[in-house]
Amino acid sequence: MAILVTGGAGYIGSHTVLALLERGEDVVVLDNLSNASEESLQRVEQLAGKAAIFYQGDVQDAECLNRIFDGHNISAVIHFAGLKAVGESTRKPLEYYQNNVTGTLVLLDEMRRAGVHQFIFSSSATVYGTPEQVPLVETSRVGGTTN
Ligand SMILES: O=c1ccn([C@@H]2O[C@H](COP(=O)(O)OP(=O)(O)O[C@H]3O[C@H](CO)[C@H](O)[C@H](O)[C@H]3O)[C@@H](O)[C@H]2O)c(=O)[nH]1
Repeated sequence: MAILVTGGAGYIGSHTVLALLERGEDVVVLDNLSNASEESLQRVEQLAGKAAIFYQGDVQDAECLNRIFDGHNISAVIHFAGLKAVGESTRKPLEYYQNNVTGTLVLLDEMRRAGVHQFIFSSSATVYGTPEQVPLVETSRVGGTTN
């Protein structure tokens, strides 16, 4: 069994991949490298002594997801692949909806097709606005932020 980490070459994703490899999981990464490079996964491999299987591709690409679910015994998906710059999202709202909403829907649809039902979605700390307390907890009041 393997865990699929979308956006696994990114900041939080690569740290998650390292933690998973260190606890002995098999990991498959799907990342379009729009905000990351394969170098982060090479560093993860050096630190963990074990590599994740890497696919360069997009979560909006159903065929690519299909290949991954058909080629690996995926038990769960951790979804980090998304655009997250709040300022840019207000300038390019359609691109952000397309990327983040459509990407997530395509991923969920392919998971359903493959019979994979375990899903962790990473939102963003920016939904809490300026924190009233740190560390933030899930029950912290949500608010807006513009940058
Ligand atoms: O359509 C996309 C968009 C992005 N990515 C990849 O997804 C990763 C996102 O990682 P970033 O380093 O850009 O973002 P962070 O790890 O900082 O994570 C932040 O953005 C995430 C979504 O991208 C979550 O919202 C997370 O909680 C938030 O802290 C990158 O490797 C990027 O290349 C894709 O594969 N497909």
